Amino acid sequence: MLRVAVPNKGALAAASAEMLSEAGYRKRHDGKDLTVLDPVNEVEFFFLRPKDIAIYVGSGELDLGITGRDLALDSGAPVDEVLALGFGASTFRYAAPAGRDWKPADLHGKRLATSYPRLVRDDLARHGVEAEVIRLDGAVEISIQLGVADAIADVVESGRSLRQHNLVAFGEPICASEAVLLQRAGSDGSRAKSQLAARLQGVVFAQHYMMLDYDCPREILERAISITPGLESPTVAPLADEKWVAVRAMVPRKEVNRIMDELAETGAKAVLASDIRSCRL
Ligand SMILES: Nc1ncnc2c1ncn2[C@@H]1O[C@H](COP(=O)(O)OP(=O)(O)OP(=O)(O)O)[C@@H](O)[C@H]1O
Ligand SMILES: O=P(O)(O)OC[C@H]1O[C@H](OP(=O)(O)OP(=O)(O)O)[C@H](O)[C@@H]1O
Ligand SMILES: [Mg+2]
Repeated sequence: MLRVAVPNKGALAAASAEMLSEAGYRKRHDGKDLTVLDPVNEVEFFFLRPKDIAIYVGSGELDLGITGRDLALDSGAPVDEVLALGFGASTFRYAAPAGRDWKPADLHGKRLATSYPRLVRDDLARHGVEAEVIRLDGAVEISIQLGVADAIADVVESGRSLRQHNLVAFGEPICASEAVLLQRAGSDGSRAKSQLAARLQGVVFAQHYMMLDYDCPREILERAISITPGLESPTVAPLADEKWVAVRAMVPRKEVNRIMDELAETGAKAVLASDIRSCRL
């Protein structure tokens, strides 16, 4: 039985559950359940705090886990990324009161509040900066105002929390994070692990692509194929009217409207875009 850790709450929990469900795994019925057995797929899911997940996976107690890259790095646990999952994106950054042009070197001798002390200590060491790291559990942005810190290092998504507290981010991002699937460092890929990874990869991939179907006069087929080359090559099927064919191809989701405009201008008709739920490449 494969043993897999999933965030039980917080910023990554809902999207992780949604992705696993989309990949055909059993959902938990109650938000308080800590385990779910999925006998059909031979997987047992453990719903854990995202901060702890890399520790369980790194110790070898659990085979795979979903958590944030920044949390995994901060844990110091020996884990490898199997797959980036394309949600929960954020950057992890230094920030300090606005009105001054801060640089990482300015942190020397300062008090720096964060919920990610290892990530911050490692980065400070890389910059050769000695600062006092103060570990807080959350609401880090307010720590400067409350007098316990001079600067912070925290997760930035939209930047709203920093703006609200009149803080500015500075320096290169310490980490560009997103949700990742982890395994123990150096562990080999069993068939069961590869299968779960392939299913999640299928969902990630499907989220980045759409399926386009359209009717196309034969004389413009070559041009249409150059607009929608598909992955290998598009499917071209005859229509009852010999002058026309039906074309089906996957296209990048971000470009779908531009591609539909181009096809319509070229002479394609009945251009339909539909979602792909999952796929195997
Ligand atoms: N807006 C966001 N706020 C917090 N974390 C985010 C955000 N966007 C993405 N993340 C990612 O989610 C993970 C943090 O999740 P976690 O559940 O620990 O935080 P949280 O939602 O703030 O929960 P908690 O209230 O327990 O601190 C990190 O990997 C972080 O990069
Ligand atoms: O850039 P933004 O879009 O504002 O998002 C980032 C903020 O959101 C998170 O806080 P959360 O609300 O989870 O509270 P916490 O600090 O108590 O964890 C994170 O710790 C930042 O404070
Ligand atoms: Mg938080």
